[in-house]
Amino acid sequence: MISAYPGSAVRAAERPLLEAGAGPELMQKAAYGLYRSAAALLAQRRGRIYGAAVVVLAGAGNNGGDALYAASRLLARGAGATAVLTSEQAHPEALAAFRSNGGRVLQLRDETVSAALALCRESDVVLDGVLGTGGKGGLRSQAAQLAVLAPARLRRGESPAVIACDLPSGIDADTGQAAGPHLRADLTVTFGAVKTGLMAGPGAEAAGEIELVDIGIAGYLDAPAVQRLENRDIAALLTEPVPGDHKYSRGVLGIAAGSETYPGAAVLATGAALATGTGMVRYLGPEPVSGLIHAAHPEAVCADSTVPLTHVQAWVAGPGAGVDEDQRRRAVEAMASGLPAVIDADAIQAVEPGLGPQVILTPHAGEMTGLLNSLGERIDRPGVEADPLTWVRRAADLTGATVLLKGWATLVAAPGGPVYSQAEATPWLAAAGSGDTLSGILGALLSTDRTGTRGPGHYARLAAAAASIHGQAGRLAAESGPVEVSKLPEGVRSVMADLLHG
Ligand SMILES: NC(=O)C1=CN([C@@H]2O[C@H](COP(=O)(O)OP(=O)(O)OC[C@H]3O[C@@H](n4cnc5c(N)ncnc54)[C@H](OP(=O)(O)O)[C@@H]3O)[C@@H](O)[C@H]2O)[C@@H](O)CC1
Ligand SMILES: Nc1ncnc2c1ncn2[C@@H]1O[C@H](COP(=O)(O)OP(=O)(O)O)[C@@H](O)[C@H]1O
Ligand SMILES: [K+]
Repeated sequence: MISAYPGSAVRAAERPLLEAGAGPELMQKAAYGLYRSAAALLAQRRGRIYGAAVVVLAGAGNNGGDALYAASRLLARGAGATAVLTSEQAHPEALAAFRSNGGRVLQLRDETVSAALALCRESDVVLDGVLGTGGKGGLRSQAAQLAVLAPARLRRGESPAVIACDLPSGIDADTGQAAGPHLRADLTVTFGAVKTGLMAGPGAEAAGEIELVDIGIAGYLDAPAVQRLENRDIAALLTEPVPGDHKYSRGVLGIAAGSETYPGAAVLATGAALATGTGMVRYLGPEPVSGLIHAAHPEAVCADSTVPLTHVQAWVAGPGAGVDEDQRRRAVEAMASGLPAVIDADAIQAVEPGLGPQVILTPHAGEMTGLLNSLGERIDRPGVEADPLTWVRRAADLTGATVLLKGWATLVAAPGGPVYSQAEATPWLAAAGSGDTLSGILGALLSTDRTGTRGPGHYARLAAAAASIHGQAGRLAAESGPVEVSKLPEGVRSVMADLLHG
């Protein structure tokens, strides 16, 4: 499990150590961790550190100090380095160490922006030490210009590699919001604890890979604000069949999805549920859709029945339901059934407050915007996308349901907390029908769930596990070319095999 904390909590945890005079020691630990990651990356990309070209973007504070000290260590191993100072001040001791190891310095001004950009472009690695947890608002003046003008390659790409020191500059360490232009990294080396801002929204996209450097403050931190499940956490949530099982004891998933207009969604959700593993899928919906499901998945049991008359352990309702009135009614009945229920796509429009955490809403940002506005908030889609962490929490609190907000980093909030962030996915999953497969995966996990730990956040953990399985399946599929959503279940089966037996 990866635990993340707001920048403010990390600063509070550092305070007792700073008051005890350990500030320089903490900075050396941070700088050493950054140096090691940069050295490993350079060794991997060009075989050796000697002769590498390093650029440090250094702001006025300790974040710049970390980056300058790390670059000093690279200089000592034979790299060449230039510090681009984005402020009139720089950490004095770190700058002195950098200079004494042979580092060159360029003051960033209007007339040196293009020279700084050229240096970055020609370098092997850029260390972004403009702003860390002390940043307020977005990047200012020429540093902002640098971020805007940076070619796509500098923002993310092969060469140079961009390593963010603690967090990408311009990203809010607490929320992941970007107040304006910000830098993007291939790798973020973060100190003391992962910052919440690396787990959500623009911050999650800008961070790239995340590495944590232990600087000895873990004992001073309280409960995390956001967590990320790793595969061993997910494996512990899965239920494998045991010898005495039969199909009903394993768990039955009811799927009320698809309509004459959108039949494919039901086929995709069913296929994904079967690949995840469930005792049976009972499908409720119109005959033409049942026919397609039978053709693709003969094991599914289909009927045009109602929710109360159908005995299942969990529901999926909504994918491809369109304006089909019967499917809308089934979604409402599934929400009222008291059973775990995934409420997706068009069914989200039927949501009323007063739900329980066993109801899991799975909107994308557009559906989330509609949901929030129906609950009395005034927010547009860009607003949701800019600060998804705030809005996923708000939606969970307003509805009483668990809410899974899809995106590059998928966020899951239980009402009153906790919050999970999963970022295993690939942008190749941004394809029609991909969300339908997620609802099938989650439905299967809910239907077979026998882990018995129904404490706060249990459904959020299962939802986070489903998002991760979906993301990993997408990544696997993308290895051999563009992702064909109807083939995703093959990837799901192989991810499940790894999780269960790996
Ligand atoms: N504390 C510790 O023990 C440890 C901390 N560590 C490291 O320190 C980092 C935090 O360092 P920090 O507190 O010095 O803040 P930092 O992010 O460098 O920026 C502050 C400076 O920037 C300025 N500034 C602010 N906003 C701005 C903007 N929008 N645009 C431009 N300038 C802006 C602000 O000046 P202001 O304008 O507010 O007067 C101030 O001068 C943390 O992320 C980690 O890397 C590690 O070494 C481990 C030990
Ligand atoms: N840029 C992206 N990077 C990674 N995953 C993405 C991206 N965009 C969307 N996804 C994932 O793809 C799925 C899309 O779901 P959704 O929009 O509901 O699709 P549909 O309604 O067509 O089935 C979600 O699981 C989401 O997290
Ligand atoms: K930074």
